[in-house]
Amino acid sequence: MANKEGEISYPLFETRRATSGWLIIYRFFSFSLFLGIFSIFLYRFSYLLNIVVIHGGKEEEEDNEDGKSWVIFSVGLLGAELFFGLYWVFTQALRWKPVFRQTFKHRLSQRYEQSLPRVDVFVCTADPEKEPTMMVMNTVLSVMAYDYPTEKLSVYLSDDAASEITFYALLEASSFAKHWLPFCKRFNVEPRSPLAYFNTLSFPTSSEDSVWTKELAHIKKLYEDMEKRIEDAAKSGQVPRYVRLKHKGFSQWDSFSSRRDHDTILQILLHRKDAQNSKDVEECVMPTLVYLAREKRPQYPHHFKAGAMNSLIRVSSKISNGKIIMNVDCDMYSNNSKSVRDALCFFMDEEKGHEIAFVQYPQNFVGVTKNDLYGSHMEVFSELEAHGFDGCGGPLYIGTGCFHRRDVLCGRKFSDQHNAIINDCNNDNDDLLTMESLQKQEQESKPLASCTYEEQNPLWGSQMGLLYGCAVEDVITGLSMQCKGWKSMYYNPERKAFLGAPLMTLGQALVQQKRWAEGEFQILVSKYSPPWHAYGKLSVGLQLAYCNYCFWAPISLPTVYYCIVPSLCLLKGIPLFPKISSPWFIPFAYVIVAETSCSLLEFLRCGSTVQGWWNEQRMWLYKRTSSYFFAFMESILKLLGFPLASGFAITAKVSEQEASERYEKEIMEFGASSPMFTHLATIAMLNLFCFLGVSMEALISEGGLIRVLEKMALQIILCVVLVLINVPMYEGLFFRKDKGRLPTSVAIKSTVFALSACGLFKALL
Ligand SMILES: O=c1ccn([C@@H]2O[C@H](COP(=O)(O)OP(=O)(O)O[C@H]3O[C@H](CO)[C@@H](O)[C@H](O)[C@H]3O)[C@@H](O)[C@H]2O)c(=O)[nH]1
Ligand SMILES: [Mn+2]
Repeated sequence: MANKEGEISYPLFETRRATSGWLIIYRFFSFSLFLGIFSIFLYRFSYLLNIVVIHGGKEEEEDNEDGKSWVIFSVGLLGAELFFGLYWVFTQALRWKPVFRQTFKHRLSQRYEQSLPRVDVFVCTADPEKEPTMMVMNTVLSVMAYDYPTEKLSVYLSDDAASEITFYALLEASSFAKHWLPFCKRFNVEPRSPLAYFNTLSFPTSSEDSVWTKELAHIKKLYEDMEKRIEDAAKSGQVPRYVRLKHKGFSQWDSFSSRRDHDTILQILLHRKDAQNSKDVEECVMPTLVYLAREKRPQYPHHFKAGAMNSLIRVSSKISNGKIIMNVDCDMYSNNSKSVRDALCFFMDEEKGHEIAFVQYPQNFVGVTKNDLYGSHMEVFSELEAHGFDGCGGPLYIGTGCFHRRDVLCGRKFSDQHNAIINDCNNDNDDLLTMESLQKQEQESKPLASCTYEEQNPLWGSQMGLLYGCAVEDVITGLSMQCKGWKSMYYNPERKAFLGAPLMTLGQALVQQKRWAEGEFQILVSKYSPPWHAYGKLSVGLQLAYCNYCFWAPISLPTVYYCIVPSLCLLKGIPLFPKISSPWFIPFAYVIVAETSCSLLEFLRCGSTVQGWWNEQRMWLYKRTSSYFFAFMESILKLLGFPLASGFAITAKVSEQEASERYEKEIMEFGASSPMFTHLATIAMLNLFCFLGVSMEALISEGGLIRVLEKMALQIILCVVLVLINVPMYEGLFFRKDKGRLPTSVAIKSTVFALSACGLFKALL
């Protein structure tokens, strides 16, 4: 081509499909699995038909030890298997045609460096106990230090706890940033979260780069001093008096009564129009930095994170009005200073940019132990499924590490006109701003974050901004955009864009998953329901892809059934699967072996270990039998009109010393008793009892072992796997002495429940 790189005809990003050879092999495999699953259905149907029609409800003599009552169990299994089969189809949508994106940042610079759009970054925090202030500050500093023209970058911290300490910390961070930003630029630092950066260094003894060594020592000292001041303030619970007097911002806490009852607190901490306080130590302009604690009143719902985001969208529209909005959770620092530019390559692409509403980066984590006890890495999602989602028409919005077009967030519908060009036209009256007008602007923006604002503008939360009333506000918001015709992009660069803190206890992981499952179920029954209402608005692939998540809560039912009924039936010698000698055994064996190896391979390919895979299987089971199950039950009760509170249980990002040590050793952390633990423990105990029961039976009866195995091999394998996977549970119930064990009350309850279930089953049938 005669064109030069800088010219328009070269795209700013490209899309690669998975290599076709692999894809063809996978599709063959997938088809064979489909046949296997289909044969299982055939088996169940023919089997039931046999009993109902031909034998008039009577089972053949040889198996008919316990009468016909167990036909009902087979019907249940058929139901469960049909559901699993359907769900398997959903999972195939995510594997059918994965795509991979690549950006060309140098072309972006060549074409648009002078006219890059303004970008507003939102960081949300909500609870200084669960989200340590220093962690939040590191996130803020990492995004302030993006490799992007600072006069076009604005960072907003939304503090739903309205904590004076957080405000003080931000003030401290804004001063530190004046040293940190030039340091990052000069030495091309990566990552730009100070703490994460210091942690990457193996300590400088060499004198290779003495300037760097000196500067580093200096910046480290500044950081540590800042940290000490912030932590002292946090410990004592108050800001030093002399600091309070120095900055007018603190006066806004005079009328503060509690974190659920206070005025809007808004402070522009850094702004290029502030003559005395806008430059770093090298006289370069700093990014805009704003603190916002929206108004809260007990009588007004605040809509959790969605409410915080919507206030930010409105307030920022007055202050910087960036055309692109990025949002990130306070525990996810930027690990790649180029992410803004990467995202813009999508939005500003001349051909396709105008269709794109948001660019989603994966959620990656740092500090996860080798075998990832709680499955927090979610590698298979980030490395595989999200690419498949993208191939179906665009990934879902997952709430953090996402860039949006402001106007789409504000409800603009898609139209096919070319309006990709979002570069800054500099035609607003920004340059006329003075110090006084800055203060005026602060005052004028405050009402936008008030409780009453949305009363007068009720479109917020339904047609504008993030949607309200759903526990996964992010997913439903992204879905609503896609239903309006917008596309989204998934970008997973080599150098991870964001790194977050993993959850460190089983309890936290289950609570988070329960919130997600509840939210996904709300989507399933909402007006955006992917299987029903999205028909015709989304591609079929995308509908199926969303179903992977929407059906989390309902899929718990067949899973719980599968974990309980076959094992109980062992006690009575009721076979529910074909014998080893039967030809029907083959499809069962094939599906089990093929699915297991496929999932193991996927896992290993995404860089995990075999032990990590095994842990993931445990989490898979625990999530489904507790989080999703409870989410389902509660959602149904709510649908039936029972007044259950719904909320946003914020996950803790810290844990105490001993617990962290156990985390490092990969010992499962249970802790305080909860109904979800009791449920899990009961299922674990029940399987243990059933296994012991059937083993005894096999050992005492004559020729028992062979007979039992021949008749119920698959059922026994299922039970044994359930027992093996629950080993950490038994340890937590009976063998551990540390604080992370399960409480005795859970041990007693689960034993009693499991024993009674086994006893009743044996006695009644
Ligand atoms: O009333 C609230 C509650 C939460 N948050 C913030 O929301 C973020 C996510 O909360 P977290 O407790 O960490 O929940 P996660 O389950 O880890 O969050 C995931 O799932 C949420 C939806 O359930 C999304 O909003 C998040 O972006 C996504 O990372 C954090 O920065 C919080 O500070 C608020 O600002 N206000
Ligand atoms: Mn989180």
